[in-house]
Amino acid sequence: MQEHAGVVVTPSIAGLIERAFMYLANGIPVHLSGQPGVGKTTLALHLAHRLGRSVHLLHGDEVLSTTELVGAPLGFTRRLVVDEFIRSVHRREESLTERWVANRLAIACRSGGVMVYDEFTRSRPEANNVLLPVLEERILPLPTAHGDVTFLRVHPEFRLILTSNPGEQAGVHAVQEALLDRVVTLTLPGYGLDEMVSIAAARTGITPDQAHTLVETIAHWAARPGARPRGSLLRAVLMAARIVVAEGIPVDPADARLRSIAADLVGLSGQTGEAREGEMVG
Ligand SMILES: Nc1ncnc2c1ncn2[C@@H]1O[C@H](COP(=O)(O)OP(=O)(O)OP(=O)(O)O)[C@@H](O)[C@H]1O
Repeated sequence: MQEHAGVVVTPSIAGLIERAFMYLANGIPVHLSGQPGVGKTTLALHLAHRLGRSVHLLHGDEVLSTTELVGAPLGFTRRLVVDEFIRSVHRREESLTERWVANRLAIACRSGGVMVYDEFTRSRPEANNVLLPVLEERILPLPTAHGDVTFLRVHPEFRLILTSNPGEQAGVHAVQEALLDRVVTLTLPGYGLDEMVSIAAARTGITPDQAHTLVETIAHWAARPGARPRGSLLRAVLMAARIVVAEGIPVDPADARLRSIAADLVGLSGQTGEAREGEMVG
């Protein structure tokens, strides 16, 4: 498995990353979809940096508006020129220029940057509608103070990477079909146990053997009745790895502290000590 600046390219994602890069390099927007913790944001940023342009990261949010995506008129700047160079002649010129505060989408569209719009389905669909003309006609509508609209021509190097969690998650809006139609959706499969071992060893400094034991311990606790269902165990594994390194906790499935940490990380901290007694990784 290859590692690029902290990102481990595991077998289950290697092909998907190359295809995503190919689409983006050819101007086709990519949408990375998948359960929480499967690496969507990490891979979106990895792809964005690989494109070698400026990266603009935005997080979807229920209260995000088109204005926060695009920008808004800020008012007018008045410029007055009084020319009294010749005593007998007075020339006075006044001009008004509309000032505009550009937000991330407008900046990325203008400069040809890569916009990573993380968890874009957390924003209301009407806020995201502005993406349609950007992707289809390559123009960004900009409202003016008078209520009319001007347009910004989208830079040919502008690229868009979206990420989203599945629709059944709380706080997630349905994706507009029109938007889905204009992007390539790639679903991240989630890491297998061996892949989590490689990522944990590369990211936290524990040995592959320790990472293996840790992954098995967390997976064991996650399979117990009452454990909170999660998309991926990777975050729990990475947190456990950081704690055992920092606190010098032995990576031994029989170690009481390790077992308590594993139980906490899968939502079983409510279990009594007696209930946990005698439980070993089997
Ligand atoms: N391929 C990888 N290499 C290294 N670290 C990774 C990799 N994939 C995921 N991670 C790490 O796993 C954790 C979860 O990844 P990430 O935040 O990208 O997931 P996500 O799918 O965006 O999750 P969510 O939907 O909850 O936002 C992060 O700490 C991230 O750094």
